[in-house]
Amino acid sequence: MLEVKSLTKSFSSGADSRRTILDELNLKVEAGERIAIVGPSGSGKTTLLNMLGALDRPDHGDVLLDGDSVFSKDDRQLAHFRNQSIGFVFQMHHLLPQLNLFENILLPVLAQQAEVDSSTRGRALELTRKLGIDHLLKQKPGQLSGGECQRTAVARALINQPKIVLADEPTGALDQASSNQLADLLLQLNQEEQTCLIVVTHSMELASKMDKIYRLENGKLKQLQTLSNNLKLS
Ligand SMILES: Nc1ncnc2c1ncn2[C@@H]1O[C@H](COP(=O)(O)OP(=O)(O)OP(=O)(O)O)[C@@H](O)[C@H]1O
Repeated sequence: MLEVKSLTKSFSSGADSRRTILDELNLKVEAGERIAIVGPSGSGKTTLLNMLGALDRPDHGDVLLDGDSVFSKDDRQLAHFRNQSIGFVFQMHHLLPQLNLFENILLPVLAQQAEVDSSTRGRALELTRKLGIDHLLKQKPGQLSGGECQRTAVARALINQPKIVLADEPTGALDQASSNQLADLLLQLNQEEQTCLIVVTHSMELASKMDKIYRLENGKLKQLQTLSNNLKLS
């Protein structure tokens, strides 16, 4: 389980003033649970995702993963934790153009070890089958569609069997059909792998596919209730 406790982050906003973006924010996400975070532009969604992904440290507060404190780790331990426990899917896939699809998927493994063992190769292949990209293994990103690149990015995010998958506008650059397909695949794999799936999005259509929707405003999260597709503040 992921637990966020009193997470606070501020940024400098002038000579001696600071703006608090996340203000004593709390959140719990169970294994296998899917949540969406929505909110106005500039409300701090990316800032929050950066903390959850251990890409940045808070002013105070902590994130616990299965009871283990993330921010008491030093920078080297944090980098290892990020590689092993977190999968990232961004709006733009950030695949390396000189590597083929299969090599891109294996990159997080190669960041930790020189060789890829056969069981990891097998897992990579299985992920490509589930994502419907197993016929494209030798293609480079420039030869793939936007949807195929995003599905490759999902496989790369999952290769190390992370406990948390963080997706920042994962369907933002896709057309409606590819968006729906990617959202369904993310949800299906989240159930199979029992990850905590956290999706930041402006799309209420994508958000409403998740178990819970939170709105980030004034530094805190408020859960929205879904009532047969009508949303109201709880
Ligand atoms: N490194 C930084 N230094 C100073 N201010 C920052 C920094 N990073 C973010 N901010 C500010 O924090 C606020 C929240 O930014 P953030 O990118 O988290 O918002 P967001 O909700 O993700 O926005 P959007 O929906 O437009 O992507 C913004 O006002 C932004 O300018």
